[in-house]
Amino acid sequence: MEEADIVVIGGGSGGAAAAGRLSDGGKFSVALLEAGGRNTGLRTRIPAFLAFQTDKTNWNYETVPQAGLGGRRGHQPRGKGLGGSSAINAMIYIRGNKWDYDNWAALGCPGWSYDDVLPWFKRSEHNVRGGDAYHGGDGPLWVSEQHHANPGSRDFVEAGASLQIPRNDDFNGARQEGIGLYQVTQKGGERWTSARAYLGDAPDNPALHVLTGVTVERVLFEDGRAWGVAYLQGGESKVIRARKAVVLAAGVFGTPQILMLSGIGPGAHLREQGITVRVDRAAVGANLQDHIDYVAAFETPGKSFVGNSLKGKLDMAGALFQWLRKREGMMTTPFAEAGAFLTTDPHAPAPDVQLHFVVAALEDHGRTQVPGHGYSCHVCVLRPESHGTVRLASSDARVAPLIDPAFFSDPRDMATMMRGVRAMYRILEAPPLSDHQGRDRYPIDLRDDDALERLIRARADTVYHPVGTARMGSNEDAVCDPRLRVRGVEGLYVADASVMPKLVSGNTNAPSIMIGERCADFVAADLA
Ligand SMILES: Cc1cc2nc3c(=O)[nH]c(=O)nc-3n(C[C@H](O)[C@H](O)[C@H](O)COP(=O)(O)OP(=O)(O)OC[C@H]3O[C@@H](n4cnc5c(N)ncnc54)[C@H](O)[C@@H]3O)c2cc1C
Repeated sequence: MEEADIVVIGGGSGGAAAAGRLSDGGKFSVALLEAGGRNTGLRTRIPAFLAFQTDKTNWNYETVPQAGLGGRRGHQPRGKGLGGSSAINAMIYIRGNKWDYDNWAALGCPGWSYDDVLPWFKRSEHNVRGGDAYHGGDGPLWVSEQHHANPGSRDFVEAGASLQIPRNDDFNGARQEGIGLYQVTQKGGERWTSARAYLGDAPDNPALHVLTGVTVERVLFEDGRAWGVAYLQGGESKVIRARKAVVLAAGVFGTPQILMLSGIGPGAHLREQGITVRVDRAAVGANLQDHIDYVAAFETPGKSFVGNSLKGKLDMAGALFQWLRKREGMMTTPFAEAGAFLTTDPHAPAPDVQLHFVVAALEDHGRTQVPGHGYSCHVCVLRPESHGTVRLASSDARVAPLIDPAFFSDPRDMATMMRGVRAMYRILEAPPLSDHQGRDRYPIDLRDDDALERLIRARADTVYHPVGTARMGSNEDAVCDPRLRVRGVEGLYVADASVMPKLVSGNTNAPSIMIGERCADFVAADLA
């Protein structure tokens, strides 16, 4: 039987950070078990190839039918392979709002206020602008300026500025509110995944053993202590022994799935699946929160945005050649180049909607091609009140879980979304963006509440930030304690987005990496 001091399950944003830190210095031997591949090829490294991911790199989940979306199923992409979702995401570097972390602390997570987490964000970050009070300058996670923002993205920023929305060139600094270009997790024009940051391009070292292509089935316990992990490799069942600890980082869907398969979860549901209950914990798979999002899309007569005309295709081919030679040009685009944080409810403690301005006309998560050229803008509800669940569809780890974000089950989210769509359109209709004469693919009379609500229910979906299914907290009902130890057993930790008690007001990669960093420190301290 293979053995390691610490077994980390899942090599994504949180898992790679935890595994990298724990194997640093060789104090512990670490085995990292990842279902997907190594993700070292061009599909991962070329930023614009985020549009061309396949089942090899993406779990491509879907939700159960959503009553709030007129019975439609939502799309839930999740990264597979080293780097996890940081290997397929839009690379936008955002941490959320200071208020989010202070709120976590107030909700019973001591040690997670903004002042507590800031040092970990800084420790992880290598911002090309250098370090300062808010930023790290020499961490492993590279954060860069965009090499090649489309002029239309700057027009979006100017349109917002013309409406007195403050320009913001650092959404992670003193103030989140405002409009500007995003910084991206790239190094020298290449996508910088958490795996590249924390494990390097050749991850194996004497202290770290990386197994890819293995599906973890469950954590194994003896006398209430995690002692190993059962996994499938090429159809064969295997076991690896964890001498000191197991760190679970299989993401917001994988982590609750593995907990439930290990007997930790809602008792009645586990029994229905024929699973022996080890810890009856209702919170496992509950508290699923996600950023519900509406996308407005425009077709332009001009060809300055990304598009699939002959000119667009030739530009792409030229850009690919340029990237291969110099790591520069249009292939470095994250597509969602600019954005904004806006407060639509004057009583909100922090901006309540986020915009992502995209330099192409987007339809159905980019899965449907729009002819010609154009641009789009997302608006999402930053602190949704709707909470959903992840449940087992089967006791077989290879079967996708049932994902129910329960979008719009709380009416406050629709009210915020409607305000957000109206605020977004004010920017989209202002010059110089309006000078592009975009034709709205879904024109709407914004004064008509019913029509707007119908349109939102017909078209809204995730903007890819599900969290919360193994929430931490001080009270006994929480899945993890604030040091990320799974309650009710010994030697098992969680290090991914599932521990967030509340979804942060922004993108979730940097926060997941911060959680991975912190988990590594908690484990190391407990084992000292
Ligand atoms: C399309 C898309 C765009 C996004 N854009 C952005 C963005 O621009 N900026 C941003 O900040 N955030 C973005 N996000 C969100 C962000 O990337 C995620 O929130 C973050 O990466 C989650 O980290 P994690 O550690 O929780 O999980 P993940 O990074 O998803 O890692 C989980 C890992 O566990 C593995 N795994 C799961 N089950 C098993 C199993 N049974 N056995 C073995 N391994 C398993 C998975 O393969 C995966 O590698 C985006 C996400 C997506 C999908």
